[in-house]
Amino acid sequence: MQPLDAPTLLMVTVVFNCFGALVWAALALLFRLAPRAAWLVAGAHLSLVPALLPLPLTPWSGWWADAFKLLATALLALGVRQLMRLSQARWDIIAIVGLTALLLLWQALSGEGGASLVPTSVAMALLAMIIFRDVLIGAAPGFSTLVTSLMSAPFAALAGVNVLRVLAAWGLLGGGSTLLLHPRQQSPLLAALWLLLCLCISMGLVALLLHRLITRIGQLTSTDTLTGALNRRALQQRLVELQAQVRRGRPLSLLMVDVDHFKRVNDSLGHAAGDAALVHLTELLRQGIRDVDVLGRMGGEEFCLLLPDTPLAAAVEVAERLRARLQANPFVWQGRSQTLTASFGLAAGNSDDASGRIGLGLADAQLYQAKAQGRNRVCAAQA
Ligand SMILES: Nc1nc2c(ncn2[C@@H]2O[C@H](COP(=O)(O)OP(=O)(O)OP(=O)(O)O)[C@@H](O)[C@H]2O)c(=O)[nH]1
Repeated sequence: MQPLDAPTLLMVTVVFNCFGALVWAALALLFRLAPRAAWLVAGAHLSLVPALLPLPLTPWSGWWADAFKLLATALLALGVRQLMRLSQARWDIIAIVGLTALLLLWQALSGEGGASLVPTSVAMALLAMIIFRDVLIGAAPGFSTLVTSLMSAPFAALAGVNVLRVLAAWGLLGGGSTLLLHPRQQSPLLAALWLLLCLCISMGLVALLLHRLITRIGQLTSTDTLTGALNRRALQQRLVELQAQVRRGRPLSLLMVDVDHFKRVNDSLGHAAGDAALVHLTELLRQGIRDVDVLGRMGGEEFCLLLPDTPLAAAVEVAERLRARLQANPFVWQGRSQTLTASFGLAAGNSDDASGRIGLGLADAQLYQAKAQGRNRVCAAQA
């Protein structure tokens, strides 16, 4: 069988990248799926096309190819960061591309078009390492170590190849350097490696997109849209997990919170004001608890807090603090301030409760008592 030659393999890679660009553009345009990230990735696919086209080999063809490869890697780096919703700024990527572009421009103007290999390879190695790190950080919470490693490996390979190309250009690799410095159009092995790298990177990007979708769906199904707190179902799930800790001897407190006379807020100020009051309450509760505590909205104006590793006495202090905080921070609506108060029902379970059966029913009963005793107070019981 005739082995595939380099130009054929490069054309396959070109077609693959055109297809990739179309698919990501369709995701952005038609399905509005991560549109900003999708446009950047589509741009990366498209920028690679001129870099791979079998241009006639002149001293300038390498310069053009290097410039387009650099652009493609930069767009990919920006796209991955956007896809993973990493909060870092983009100055590192922009600085690398900006400095290298200036250097390439200076080379072009001074007639050294053939000497672009070292600066672009250094820049691409740096960008590939940045993407490698971003994928590791962004994918680690959602994927197993194996999948995260598989997704980030192509970027490590891209960084490695570019480092080797720099070493080869400096003559530090001896005989092995010919393959790395060979024009792609003449080396089937290099062309095949390019195709493989493009395939692996594309599969990794699809996995990242799926990860983002799954995370988003998880968020939508577990949070309350008005306040951003967990919804009832998600809170009950967390409670089941924490109850397992109680059985292992760790204390847990449940705190039910219900706004007093909330109907009056709606009736006097309107439903929109009622909604804003619930957001105000959520913010105050959130600011008054630890990161490990869990806040959920049970429905209407009723909220629940799960306080892990918190015995009864400490939980009473937390509840009293939250109650006083709500009373001291009136809710402001259209220039009018309105004091909100709430009743708190607390149930605590600890290491003595071998059954670990601390549930919402007991906290609810305490909340009922707090309402019955005149509201704006904390009632507590040990499970
Ligand atoms: N604005 C707004 N109101 C809501 C929402 N969910 C429930 N409500 C209203 O909350 C009010 C709850 O009223 P009640 O159950 O009588 O309780 P309350 O007025 O707070 O009285 P107590 O709990 O006995 O102190 C009802 O008027 C509901 O319509 C919401 O998401 N937004």
